[in-house]
Amino acid sequence: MVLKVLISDPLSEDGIYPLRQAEHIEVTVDTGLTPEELAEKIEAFDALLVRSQTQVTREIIEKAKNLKIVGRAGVGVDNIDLDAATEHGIIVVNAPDGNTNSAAEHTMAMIMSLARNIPQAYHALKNKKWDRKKYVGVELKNKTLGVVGLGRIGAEVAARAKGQRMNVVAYDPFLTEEKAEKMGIGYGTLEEVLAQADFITIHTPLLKETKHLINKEAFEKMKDGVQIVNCARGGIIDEDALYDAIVNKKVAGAGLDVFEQEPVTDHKLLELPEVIATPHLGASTVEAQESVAIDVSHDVVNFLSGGLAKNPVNLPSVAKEVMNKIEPYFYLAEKLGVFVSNLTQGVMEEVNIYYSGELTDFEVGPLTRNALKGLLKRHLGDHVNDVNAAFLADRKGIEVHEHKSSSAKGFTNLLTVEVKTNVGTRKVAGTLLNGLGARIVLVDTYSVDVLPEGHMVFIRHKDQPGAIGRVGTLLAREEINIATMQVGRSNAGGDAIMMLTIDKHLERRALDQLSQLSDIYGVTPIDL
Ligand SMILES: NC(=O)C1=CN([C@@H]2O[C@H](COP(=O)(O)OP(=O)(O)OC[C@H]3O[C@@H](n4cnc5c(N)ncnc54)[C@H](O)[C@@H]3O)[C@@H](O)[C@H]2O)C=CC1
Ligand SMILES: O=C(O)C(=O)COP(=O)(O)O
Repeated sequence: MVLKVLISDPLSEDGIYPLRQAEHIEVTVDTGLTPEELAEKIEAFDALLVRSQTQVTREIIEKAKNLKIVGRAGVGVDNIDLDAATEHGIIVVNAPDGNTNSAAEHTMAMIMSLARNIPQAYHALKNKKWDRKKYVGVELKNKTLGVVGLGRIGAEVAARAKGQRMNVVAYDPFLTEEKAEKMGIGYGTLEEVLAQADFITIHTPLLKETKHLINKEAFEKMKDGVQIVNCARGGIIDEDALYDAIVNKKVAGAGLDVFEQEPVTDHKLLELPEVIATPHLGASTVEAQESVAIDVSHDVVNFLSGGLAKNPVNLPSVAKEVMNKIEPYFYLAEKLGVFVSNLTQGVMEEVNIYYSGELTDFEVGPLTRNALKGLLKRHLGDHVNDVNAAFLADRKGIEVHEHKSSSAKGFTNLLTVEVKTNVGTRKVAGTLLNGLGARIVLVDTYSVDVLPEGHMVFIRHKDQPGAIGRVGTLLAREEINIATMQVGRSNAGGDAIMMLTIDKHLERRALDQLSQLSDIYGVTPIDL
């Protein structure tokens, strides 16, 4: 089957080579689509690749019936409705490392241009004005740079600013004094950083919490004559407040690469001589564009080929070494989920997943998601996947708990999925046998040893002579071949179970007849 990828923003042609090369992938490049055109087109595509321009809104996602993955060739994903993507089981990946250097260099270019009035002086000279007095600047040496957001780009800017002999002071919710010391920079609260800095540079993502982080009150805390740079996202600085702060001479200069609304050419800030600006060029270098396009193309190819994405945004990413170890359990976790969902009746209220033995060493989130996927698929259908399983469980009001225990009842690893409904609790446990693969080893309180695959019938009955024979005879009459059979009982003459694997799905007629046999309490067909 050929999978279709739409590239709707300009990406480096060299960078998308992994996509062009993949045999089962067909690439369509169509940039500059209107939202309406994209909404009309998107249904045909399995993957969408964007930069910051395409707005991947809920409306687009709802129209994207075949979409499996959105790749963002860059860092910021504020143009993608992540909640909508997660709800629809669409994975979003980005390329977080490829443009760090370029964005940091662009920021330094802004800081230096501001300090020395280069854009203004250039503009004047081009207009035949030789004015040396008007464009006297300031040195960076010994000035304080305040970095707000010390992530990948912020840290690179800090390192470069130190090279300019600047004092650097940063604020980031994850920055500790110890870490700052190691980097040779100062650290403080946002207020402290704003108050100390001669130059301020912003490097946070645009989030609900960072929207208008730099507002009227923040400007009031700054030094008079401060200069400010935003190469992160429009909207982190309140543009009206910045305008007022410049007009009132609080802020001496601003270097803006990003705006609340993009693209923009008519803007009151662009009218001010103190403002220098670029049209969102932070990541626009040959190197960064090639790098982000390669990274995101690899992730899309891998994901569409059934592999794992390296940089998922709406799924926690798991280190490769850990992933190699837990991947064999994915199958088991999903099958246990499917199995127990068939056993349960009533409304699911709580799911407990117990990880025992060597599983306790792992980051088990991906296994939980696979178990939930298996569990929810029965009622919610095949659109349940790793991306939306936890979200869907939450939306259905199901509490999910993970437990770890060192005792694995004699197995080296044991995974137990227990489901509580309003009518009762059912559980099933499985293990991965070294070299032999997955096995179901416990159903409720009964020990079994069954491969989790194919068609099964789980029968609860009274432990009485003839019960097994009656089941065998009936299935033979219905021409249903029994491949394996396991029996278990609580005590002689008490409750017992049969677990059969059969060669085909148990049809309704045979199910009804089995249920009516004497001493049979319940018959559950399970297709794994
Ligand atoms: N102009 C351009 O072309 C480019 C812009 N960007 C923008 O730069 C942003 C940062 O990129 P990276 O450094 O790669 O991301 P990152 O995730 O490595 O760093 C972001 C940092 O901001 C911090 N942060 C979050 N909330 C904060 C708050 N309220 N106050 C202070 N710090 C806060 C985080 O803890 C994190 O350390 C991206 O989200 C993107 O929007 C990125 C690349 C190019
Ligand atoms: O990576 C980012 O967050 C950027 O802002 C770069 O945006 P762009 O890909 O150049 O539209």
